[in-house]
Amino acid sequence: MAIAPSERSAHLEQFVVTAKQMRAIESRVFQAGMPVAALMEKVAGLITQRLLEQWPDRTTGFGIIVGPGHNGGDALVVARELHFRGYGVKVLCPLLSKLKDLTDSHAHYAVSLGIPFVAATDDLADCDVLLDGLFGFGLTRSLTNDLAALVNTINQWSIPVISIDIASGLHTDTGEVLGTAVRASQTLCLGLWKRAFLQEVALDWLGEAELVDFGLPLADIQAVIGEPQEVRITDQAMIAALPLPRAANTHKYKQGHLLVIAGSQQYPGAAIMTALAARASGVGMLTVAVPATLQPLVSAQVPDALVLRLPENDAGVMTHLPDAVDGSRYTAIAFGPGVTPNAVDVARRVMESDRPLVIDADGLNILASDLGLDGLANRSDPAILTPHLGEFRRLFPDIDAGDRIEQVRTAAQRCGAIVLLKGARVAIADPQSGHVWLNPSSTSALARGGSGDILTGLLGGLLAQGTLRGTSPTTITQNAVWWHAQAGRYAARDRTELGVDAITLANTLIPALQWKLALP
Ligand SMILES: NC(=O)C1=CN([C@@H]2O[C@H](COP(=O)(O)OP(=O)(O)OC[C@H]3O[C@@H](n4cnc5c(N)ncnc54)[C@H](O)[C@@H]3O)[C@@H](O)[C@H]2O)[C@@H](O)CC1
Ligand SMILES: [K+]
Repeated sequence: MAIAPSERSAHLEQFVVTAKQMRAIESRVFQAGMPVAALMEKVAGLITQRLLEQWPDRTTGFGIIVGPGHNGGDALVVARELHFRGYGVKVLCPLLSKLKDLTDSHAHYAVSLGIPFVAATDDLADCDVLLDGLFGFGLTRSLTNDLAALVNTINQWSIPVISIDIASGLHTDTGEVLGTAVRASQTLCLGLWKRAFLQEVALDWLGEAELVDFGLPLADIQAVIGEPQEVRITDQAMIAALPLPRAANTHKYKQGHLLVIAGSQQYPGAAIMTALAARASGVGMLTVAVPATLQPLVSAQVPDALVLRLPENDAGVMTHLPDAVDGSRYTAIAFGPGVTPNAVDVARRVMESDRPLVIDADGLNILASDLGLDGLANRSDPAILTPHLGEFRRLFPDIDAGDRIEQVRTAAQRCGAIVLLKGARVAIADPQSGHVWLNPSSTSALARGGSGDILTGLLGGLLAQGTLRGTSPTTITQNAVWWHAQAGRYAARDRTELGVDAITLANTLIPALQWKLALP
C-alpha cells in the first residue's frame, strides 16, 4: 500500500541502522531484482541534485575523491554528471588498482569522457568543493599511510567537503575515528541514518547531516530491523506526545501536581530555575520545597508556585521532609538540583515515595555515595535518572564497555530506572525493553550551567501531566529532552550559542513550542 511522502519521511527519520543491517536491507533489495548499478545511478542522481542546488554557478570546480568500493562508485557517477553539466571536475583515486568491478567500470568510463584523474592530493588544492567518496559503510580497517596522509591534508584546507553517506574514516556503528577521518562540512547520509550519526564522538567530523531518501522499501527495512532497539526522536512523534490539546472541561488538578525539591543556601538558583522550567511545562499545580530561608527568594521569582519551607542546618542544607509534606498529594516529584550531597535524609524519603520521580544532580550524587541504586527497581512508579557523563560514571563506575548507547542501556537494565544520559546526543534507555531513544537535534548553546535544572523542571512538569494522560514515562522523557533541545536551538537562532543562559532557556520553552507547532 502506498503511503504519503510526509508519512514516509517521518517513518524513515526514526530508524537507526548498523552497517550490518544496512547491508542486509541492501541485499534484500538486490535479491528482489533491483540492479546494483541502477541503485547507484539513482543515489548519485540525488547527490548531484543537492550539489547543483548548492553550487548553481558552473564555474565551481569539484574535486572528487574516490575509494575502492561503491561509495567511490557513487562519487564517480556524480563526477560524470557534473562534467556533463559543464562543471570543472578532477578525480583523485588513490586505490585505482583495487576498485570493485562496478566502481572500476565507472572509472574507465570517466577516463573515456576526458575527466582528468590526478595523482597527488595537492592537485585538488585549487578546487572549490571536495566530494568525499573514499569509504561508506563498508569501511572495516583503519586508514593508514597514504590514505591517512590524504585525509589529513584535505582536513587542513578550508575547502568545503561533502561526504557521501558518512565522513570517510568513521566507524559506521560507533562513530569512532578509525585512524583518521575526513572532517566534512556536510554529510549526505544515504537511505537510512547510520548509528554513527547519533554518536557524539562523530559529530565534529560529520558536519551538517542530511538524509537522502532513495526509496528503500519500508517492508525491507522493517523485515531487517524488526522491533527497533534504537530509535531516533522525531518532531512528529514528539509533537503528538505533548500534553496538548487539553480537555475543554479540565481543571488544575487534572493537569498534574508537581513537587520540586531543590536548592540550598549555596545553590538557591537551582530551585528557581527548576521551578521556572516546571512552570513553563504547563503543569496544573507547582509546589517547590526549599530550605526555609530560601522561601522569600523563590516566592518572589515564581509567585504562582506554592513554596514549602523545609528544615535546614547551619549550612543552609535541607535536613528532612517533615511528615506534613505528604508525597501522595503529588502526581510526580523532581528532586536534586542544588540540594548538596548532604541532603541524604530527604533523598531517602523521596526514594521511599511511590510517586513517579525525576532524580537529578546532587540527588544522583547521593545515590552514588550513600543510598545506592537498589531501591529503584522495586518502586511501583517509574524513576528517571538524568545524569551527565560525570554523574553517570559515579553511579555506574564499572560500566565502561561498549559505546554510549550500549552503556546507557546496560545502566537502565541494571538499576531498573529510566536513564537519560545527557550530552550533545542525549540517549534515553528503558530498563525493561532495553530500547534506547536518541535525540538527533540539539545545540552546543545548552552546554552551560543551569541548563540541566531547566531539563529537570520541564521533565517533572511533563511527568506530572503525562502520568495523568496515560503517556508512557519513556515517551514523556523523550518529550522533555526534545523540547529542551528545541528551545535551545530556537534561542540560539536569535542570541547565538553564547546567549542561551538558563533563565532565557526557561523563557524560550513556550515560544519554541509555538515555532515547532507552526511547522507543517
Ligand atoms: N546500501 C545501499 O543500498 C547503497 C549503497 N551505496 C553505496 O555503497 C557504499 C557501500 O559500499 P561498499 O560496501 O562497497 O563499501 P565502501 O565503499 O565503504 O568500501 C569498502 C571497500 O573498501 C575496502 N576497505 C575497507 N577499509 C579499508 C581501508 N582502511 N583501507 C583500504 N581499503 C579498505 C573494502 O575492502 C571494500 O573493498 C555506501 O556507503 C554507499 O555510498 C550506493 O551506491 C547505492 C545504494
Ligand atoms: K564517504
